[in-house]
Amino acid sequence: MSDPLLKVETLTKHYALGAGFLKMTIPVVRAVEDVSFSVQAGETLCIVGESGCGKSTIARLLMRIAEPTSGRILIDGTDIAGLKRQALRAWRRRMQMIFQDPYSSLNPRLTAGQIITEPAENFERLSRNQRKALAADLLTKVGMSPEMMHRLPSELSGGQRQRLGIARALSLQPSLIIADEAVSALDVSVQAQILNLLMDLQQQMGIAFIFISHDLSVVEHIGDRVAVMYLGRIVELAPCDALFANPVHPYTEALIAAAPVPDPTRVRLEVPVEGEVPSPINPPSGCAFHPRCPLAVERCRLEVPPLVPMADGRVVACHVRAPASHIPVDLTARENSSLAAVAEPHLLS
Ligand SMILES: Nc1ncnc2c1ncn2[C@@H]1O[C@H](COP(=O)(O)OP(=O)(O)OP(=O)(O)O)[C@@H](O)[C@H]1O
Repeated sequence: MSDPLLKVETLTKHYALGAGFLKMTIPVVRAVEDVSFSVQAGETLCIVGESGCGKSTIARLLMRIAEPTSGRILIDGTDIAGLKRQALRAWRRRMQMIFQDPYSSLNPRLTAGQIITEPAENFERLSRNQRKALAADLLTKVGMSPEMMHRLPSELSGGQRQRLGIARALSLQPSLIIADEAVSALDVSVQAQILNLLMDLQQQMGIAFIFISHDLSVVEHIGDRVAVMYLGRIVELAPCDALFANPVHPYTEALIAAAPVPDPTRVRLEVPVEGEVPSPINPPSGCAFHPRCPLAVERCRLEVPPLVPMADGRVVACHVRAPASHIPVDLTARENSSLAAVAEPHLLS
């Protein structure tokens, strides 16, 4: 297996909420806690989980829109987590983002052509002809007519605006695109067109995707691997087919059980999960899922379960379904073999 394009190691983001009476009492939102994963060139890693579990915070940390509290973000081996503005610039063009709401993320006063060539012009001066040729090429790539370069965002449909967002993300020929709920604002038929476009572009250009979604049917359609998050942590990371055929973590099982089933012949798993997602300001002790878990035992209340590699290449954080004795001997011997080492499924291949 080649070195990953992106490697995230023990990434953590805590937001301090205002000022308390004493310094010690400032409440902290534990948005992302000790998250590790990697992305290979050309693959699609999906991140799923309920609202507030930390998906968008991961996207913002990777794009360096938010500063990590701790952890490393390695692109081709270079840690960009600590880089300052100028040094970061060169790496910025390697990663681009597509947003949920294409309308609010596009400047309403610029034409489609100006919008999609703007990132390239931030890096190099383009002549009028070069700009026009680039705009025509990018619009064609995303299945739009080059004539559309003169239109304003308000003159385009929702699907066309999202295509524009994709064209803009492509303009710097990135190695990785982070798509945060990129199709959730669109009609189902338009969603399918945009997903197919993304998959075609990936095949043609070898781009890797981090696809953030709360919609499991979208994830099942597009993902190579899936990371399931609960209250800031990854609880299961598995190849897409294996995850949907045989979810191991009780939370993954519950998410799949709760999702609408398009195929009525498919057998539904029955895992009742009660209660609300707890607050990330005061997460439960041990496994954060234990108050809602039908399988919870005493240990789940006391200890945070490490991500443990399973025989089929997935990693799971669950004292009941993936007890730590599953860790292969060479991994248990590894110093500090907790989350950082075992969350890396490629170590197992
Ligand atoms: N700037 C901020 N200040 C304080 N708390 C924040 C901030 N940004 C996010 N949070 C909190 O961090 C947690 C994770 O938020 P995040 O937006 O990453 O979740 P999410 O999984 O993307 O949810 P959604 O699907 O609703 O966007 C939430 O509890 C959120 O309220």
